[in-house]
Amino acid sequence: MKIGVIGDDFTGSGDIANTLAKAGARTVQYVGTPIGKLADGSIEAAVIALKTRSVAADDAVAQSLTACRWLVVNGAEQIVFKYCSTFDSTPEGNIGPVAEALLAELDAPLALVCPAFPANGRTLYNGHLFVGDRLLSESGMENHPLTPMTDPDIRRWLSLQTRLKVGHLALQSLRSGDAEAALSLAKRDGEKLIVADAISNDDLMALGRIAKTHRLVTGGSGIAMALPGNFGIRPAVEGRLQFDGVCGPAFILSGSCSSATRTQIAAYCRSHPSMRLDAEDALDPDAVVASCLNFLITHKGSGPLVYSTAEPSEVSAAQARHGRERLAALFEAIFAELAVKAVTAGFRRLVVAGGETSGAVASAFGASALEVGPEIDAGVPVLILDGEPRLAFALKSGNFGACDFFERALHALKGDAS
Ligand SMILES: Nc1ncnc2c1ncn2[C@@H]1O[C@H](COP(=O)(O)OP(=O)(O)O)[C@@H](O)[C@H]1O
Ligand SMILES: O=C(O)[C@@H](O)C(=O)COP(=O)(O)O
Repeated sequence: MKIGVIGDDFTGSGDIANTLAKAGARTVQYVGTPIGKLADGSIEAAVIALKTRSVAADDAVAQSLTACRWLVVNGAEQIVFKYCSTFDSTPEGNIGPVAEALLAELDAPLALVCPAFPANGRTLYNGHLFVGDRLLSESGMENHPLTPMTDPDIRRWLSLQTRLKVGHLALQSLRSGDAEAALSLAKRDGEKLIVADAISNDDLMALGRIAKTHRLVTGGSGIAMALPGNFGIRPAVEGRLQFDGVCGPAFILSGSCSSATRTQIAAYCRSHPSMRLDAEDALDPDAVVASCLNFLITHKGSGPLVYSTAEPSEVSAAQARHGRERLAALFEAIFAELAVKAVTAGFRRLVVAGGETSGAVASAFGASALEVGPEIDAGVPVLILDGEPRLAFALKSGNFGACDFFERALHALKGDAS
């Protein structure tokens, strides 16, 4: 293995696994840190999907270090810490504390910090993160149920999370070819986490090449585009392998309240059976799982959707009544149990919207490894769990995907080209 990735959530891990696979790396995505040795010596990139974005910082650090040690023992020459392209975190962490621990573990002098993902509208300029033409803090992310992003200056936000000195690699330095010199100066000045501007794929490719000798790289999936090339890995000339897909009934679950998901839900509900859960439903998990399962089975064959997705004002009112963490945990547990029961009832294709929600659902199957299939929309691949039964997943990041994502995902999981 050349590249080892520690993903702080499941959709994000699929996102970077997709990037590495497109860049030609033979990639596998693990659900949590595997036990035992890497069996397949031909794997070039391993992505360990954790669910550490919203847990306590010391727990996130401990889990990330365990993942890092497994990757290093199994040959990883470079470690990537993957977080969200919207830098989802709170002032208490977890990006700073985890990056800090990984730097120490790998004895690395510094690491780049670059969430930019231009293909999905996330660009970083003068240390500020934009989503499309909006600053992060005006993009809708300021209303996220768990990690409201209220400051677009990534240098300032990261500095709240770490005692390490935070530096900045400006776009002008990168584009004028001064980046190596700027990083040497940063190292001399004791800067350890270097927020790097990037507004295009070419910028990300340049940053990736600069990171060739770095033991640790941190960022969104964009920063990984150039990394396989540093190891002499090239994309297959003939393109992706044929993907057979998985047949059988499909359903969609959404615990994402992000704006892209809200648009996708509104579009899908117009012509498909859907069932909406509200916060009061979540207080009686057994009853709600039973009624949702009944709904899914009744509409088997029509791609039924169950969602707790709600508008920001509704989410904050419900959180004020019942508690943010409590509601999140209740919904996640409900979706996880429902997914397992639906598979027992014969469903085989699963589309899940939301990173935390996807983490809860995918973990419930006790799987260890997922194969990376074709890309459905930028940053969202098909993932295959080659078990008994064989299942196909689309784990969609909250703000990814076009308006008709759900419908196209159902086709993609079957192996139909979009
Ligand atoms: N109606 C709701 N009220 C409060 N919290 C909710 C509601 N619906 C979902 N949640 C919680 O909000 C969080 C959404 O996060 P996530 O699944 O990562 O979505 P995204 O990818 O859009 O960020 C989850 O923990 C989920 O359980
Ligand atoms: O980098 C990204 O935006 C995604 O890969 C990601 O991490 C998304 O997280 P969620 O929006 O919480 O699904």
